[in-house]
Amino acid sequence: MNSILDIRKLTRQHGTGDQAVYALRGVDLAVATGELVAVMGPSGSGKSTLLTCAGGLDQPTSGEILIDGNDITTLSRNSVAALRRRRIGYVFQDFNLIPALTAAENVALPLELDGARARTARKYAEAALLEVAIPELADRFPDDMSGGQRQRVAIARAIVGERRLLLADEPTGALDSDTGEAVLQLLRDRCDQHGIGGVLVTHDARHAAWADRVVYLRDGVLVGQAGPLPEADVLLEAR
Ligand SMILES: Nc1ncnc2c1ncn2[C@@H]1O[C@H](COP(=O)(O)OP(=O)(O)OP(=O)(O)O)[C@@H](O)[C@H]1O
Repeated sequence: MNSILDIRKLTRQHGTGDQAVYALRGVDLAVATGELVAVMGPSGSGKSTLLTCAGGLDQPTSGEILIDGNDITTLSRNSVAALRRRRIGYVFQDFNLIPALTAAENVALPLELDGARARTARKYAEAALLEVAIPELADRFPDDMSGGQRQRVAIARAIVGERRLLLADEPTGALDSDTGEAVLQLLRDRCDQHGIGGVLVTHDARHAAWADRVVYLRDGVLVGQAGPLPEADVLLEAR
């Protein structure tokens, strides 16, 4: 299997001794290119920790995290930051857009932080906004957009350039159900058509049904996994 993400025996402990809390305990998870994996589990089971570790935003206590074959737990902070800017896109429930920047400026930001020229970054940003079907909003500010439009901008920022891994933490949590489904369709299309690997954290089984595979976390342990949920067939017929 050609894995974009390969997590091995991942443990994340907070505190020590009597105070120790294990957010993750020995989790293994591989995500192939073109695959979308949903992560489900009760509140506090470690879903967000799994995503932040996979994206290099949090450091595990032990274990390996290979992104495109590079173990980020052994890389310097600068190297992890560079890999994150170039290869990993994050989508959050609350969009995390910068209000003072237009849609195109928000999307171009990771490329500019990575040293791209403003004009080149703008060109890529416009292409990404076209891919999420809102090219006409390039010069609009987040406060003048609907929630669904903001999430599309956030997805454009997550896919701009040459990103290979898309990490989405409850990306539909702030959206109504139709808008949420449209956002999931976008994530699905990215994986299908562009060979990106995706991890989707969700509480909602209907949303998990967009994934190729669902894994379940409980108390920091991966307790099971399933193929596409039965609802997927219903959704496919409805699409
Ligand atoms: N900085 C921290 N210090 C101590 N404990 C933490 C810290 N961050 C997370 N935890 C604990 O780790 C466990 C996993 O948290 P995490 O946020 O990953 O769960 P989650 O499944 O994403 O929850 P939710 O669905 O509520 O977002 C929880 O018990 C949480 O309290």
